[in-house]
Amino acid sequence: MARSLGRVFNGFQRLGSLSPMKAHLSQPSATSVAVRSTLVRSMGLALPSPFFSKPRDFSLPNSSWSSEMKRLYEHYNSQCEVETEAGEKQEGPWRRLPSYNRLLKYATGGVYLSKIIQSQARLFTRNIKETGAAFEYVLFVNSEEKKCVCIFQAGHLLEGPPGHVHGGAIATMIDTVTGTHATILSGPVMTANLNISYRSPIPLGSTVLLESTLDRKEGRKTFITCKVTSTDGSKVHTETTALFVSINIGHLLLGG
Ligand SMILES: CCCCCCCCCC(=O)SCCNC(=O)CCNC(=O)[C@H](O)C(C)(C)COP(=O)(O)OP(=O)(O)OC[C@H]1O[C@@H](n2cnc3c(N)ncnc32)[C@H](O)[C@@H]1OP(=O)(O)O
Repeated sequence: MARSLGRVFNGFQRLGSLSPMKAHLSQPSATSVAVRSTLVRSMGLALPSPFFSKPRDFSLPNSSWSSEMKRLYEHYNSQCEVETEAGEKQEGPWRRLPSYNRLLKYATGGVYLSKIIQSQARLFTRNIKETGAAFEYVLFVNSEEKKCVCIFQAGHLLEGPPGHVHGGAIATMIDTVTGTHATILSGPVMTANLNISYRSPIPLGSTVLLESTLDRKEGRKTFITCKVTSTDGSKVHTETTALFVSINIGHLLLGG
């Protein structure tokens, strides 16, 4: 078991030059900042080498995207890089998060998993090959405002009530967006609580916006709110409060 653990730790070390044994993230420290930025990178900002040679970035536009999805993508993407008065390009307020269907060569989730399961593990929201069939989404983060926005187009495989999106699929997207946001803000976390009020159904095939906002941080706890609305903001689909608890990386690796 020690050898397996070592292999997984090595995987983490290959993600960046951090010492995993120091990776307890309850207290902010230089190491926690290093781990956080490594996680943020591994969540998509720059997927490092132990992965595929050319991993697909699922957050880029594809032919299944509606005109509304593309319009909103352009709206936020155009604010990722702005031009100064002198005509120079510089980082804008928003940053697009690339998105891949796996994080690590050896997926975490416990050294007890078989190698086959580890190698075949895929991110829940990115495991359907047919574009447009399920979760089409892209996330943008605004570090200054501590906000995340997700443009989400719900495909036909996500049906719950006839013609509308399944509540579990909506919860999945909320968990994904707030979980990604909490990780960016606080490093490795687990969802401890999601409290979702479903206000109005989401038509299948429609594009909606998820807006995730930091409420507050208290010790190991990161509280986030998230609203799902129509793209013009006129209709509220869900309102959520979420609690994420910072964890020791060993908690995930050992399945504890
Ligand atoms: C690139 C792709 C990115 C995709 C992002 C996807 C994100 C998806 C995220 C997930 O879905 S994670 C999977 C679902 N979540 C879980 O499986 C978590 C299962 N639960 C646990 O592992 C533990 O219960 C947990 C880590 C959440 C907390 O256990 P700990 O032993 O580390 O903490 P502890 O129980 O000591 O609680 C710490 C604090 O949090 C509070 N707390 C814990 N759980 C709570 C809860 N459920 N509700 C309210 N408060 C809670 C607790 O009261 C305490 O508050 P105080 O410090 O003020 O005393």
